[in-house]
Amino acid sequence: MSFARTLLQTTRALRSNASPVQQALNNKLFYNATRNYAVAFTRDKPHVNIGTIGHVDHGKTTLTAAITKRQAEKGFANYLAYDAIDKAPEERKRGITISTAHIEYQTDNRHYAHVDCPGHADYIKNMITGAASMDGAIIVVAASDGQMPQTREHLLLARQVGVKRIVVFVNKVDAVEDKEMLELVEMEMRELLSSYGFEGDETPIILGSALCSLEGREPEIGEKKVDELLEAVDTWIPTPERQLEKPFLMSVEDVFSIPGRGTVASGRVERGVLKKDSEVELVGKNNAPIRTKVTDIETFKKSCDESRAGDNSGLLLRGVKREDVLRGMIIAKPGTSKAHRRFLTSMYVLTKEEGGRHTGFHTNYKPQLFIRTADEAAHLTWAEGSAEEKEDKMVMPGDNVEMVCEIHKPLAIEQGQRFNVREGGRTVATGLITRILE
Ligand SMILES: Nc1nc2c(ncn2[C@@H]2O[C@H](COP(=O)(O)OP(=O)(O)OP(=O)(O)O)[C@@H](O)[C@H]2O)c(=O)[nH]1
Ligand SMILES: [Mg+2]
Repeated sequence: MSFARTLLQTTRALRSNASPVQQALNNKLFYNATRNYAVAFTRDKPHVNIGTIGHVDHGKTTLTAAITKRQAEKGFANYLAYDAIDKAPEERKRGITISTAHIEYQTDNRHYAHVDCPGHADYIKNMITGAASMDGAIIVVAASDGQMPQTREHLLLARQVGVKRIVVFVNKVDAVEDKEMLELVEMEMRELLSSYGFEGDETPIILGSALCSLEGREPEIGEKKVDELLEAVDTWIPTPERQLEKPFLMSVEDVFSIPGRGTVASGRVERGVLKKDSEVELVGKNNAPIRTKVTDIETFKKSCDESRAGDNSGLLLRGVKREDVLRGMIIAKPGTSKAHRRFLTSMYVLTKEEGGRHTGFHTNYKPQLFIRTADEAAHLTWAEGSAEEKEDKMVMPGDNVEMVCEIHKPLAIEQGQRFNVREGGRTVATGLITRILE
């Protein structure tokens, strides 16, 4: 069995507690996938990472399924039914998306990896790492509801993780009689985008119905709108410039072992190019980096000789035990990255309306810090000798503050990097590392 296939199946088995029947179905799906869509990963088109974001139940998964269906008709994707995207049994029972699904399709111009992000507030933790690998996003907003709290929270998070441009899909227009209502939703979305620093006036907004497209009904609001959406995505979201010249760095998102072969770490390559059989270091979570060699590379379900910035790759690590590799570590060219525990940060504290805290907090605040794929216990204090320290200032929602952050275990972090601060299941602040202290 090929490395690629084993990797895929192992991931599946690990991710879901699927019944044997479901697993067989999954395997069949994969089999069909490889047979029909022989466009396995090639570098003949620019690659872009996107995803669907937005409030719970607004139709992100339905739209994702509709896109794959439409592109499959053009030979550019495998059709993934709604159920195949929302596939873990746990999710089915609850009817909400838990883990983010990675989906692949093409247009005439580009190759896309698409993450269907969960919408429910409890699962934003997953979205943070999902959104971290997005170059652009499709925000789905149901015409029947208009913008909702998670529409706003996801927009803010998208901005924070570096998404520069967004396309809006106003969904469920089939369920809305009143045309003025549609205009209102569009207008409000433009305002909201602008208020979060996106180009609200120029952003393409497509009004349609994902369900109609998926069910092959009312093409005027169905598949035609999905085509328009993809055109907008193709033109509005720029092809990112990959940092190919810089030393290799990938943040570990997932770890698993392949019996008889070893440990695989997967994630999105942030920068650089890695050739098979290169030496790398695992940095973070530990005091000393772990040196190893990458003996096989898989990108988009296909074994290949190199992995480069922007790719979602699985790296087979020689002689490393599975339990030694942790999510949140980074894999980098030896000697190019160091783990740190203390830094100075500039932070924005979210307001109640943005889903943040209702009350302020004092120095010695202990939330959870999310950076790249890592989450780590953090300790926030005023800088020693600062005016805020002297007056024991209280930080209020809506404040911009400069604080010292100490994390429980060291992580490979750099000046200029962004992170999120969360507490009790909600994002309470976003920040920027301004100086490494230790
Ligand atoms: N009328 C109508 N219903 C739709 C449309 N698109 C989706 N729906 C329905 O809306 C419900 C939610 O759709 P999903 O695609 O699961 O929404 P989601 O945003 O992925 O939801 P979460 O992942 O739980 O956040 C389902 O019952 C869909 O059938 C549409 O265009 N029109
Ligand atoms: Mg969903």
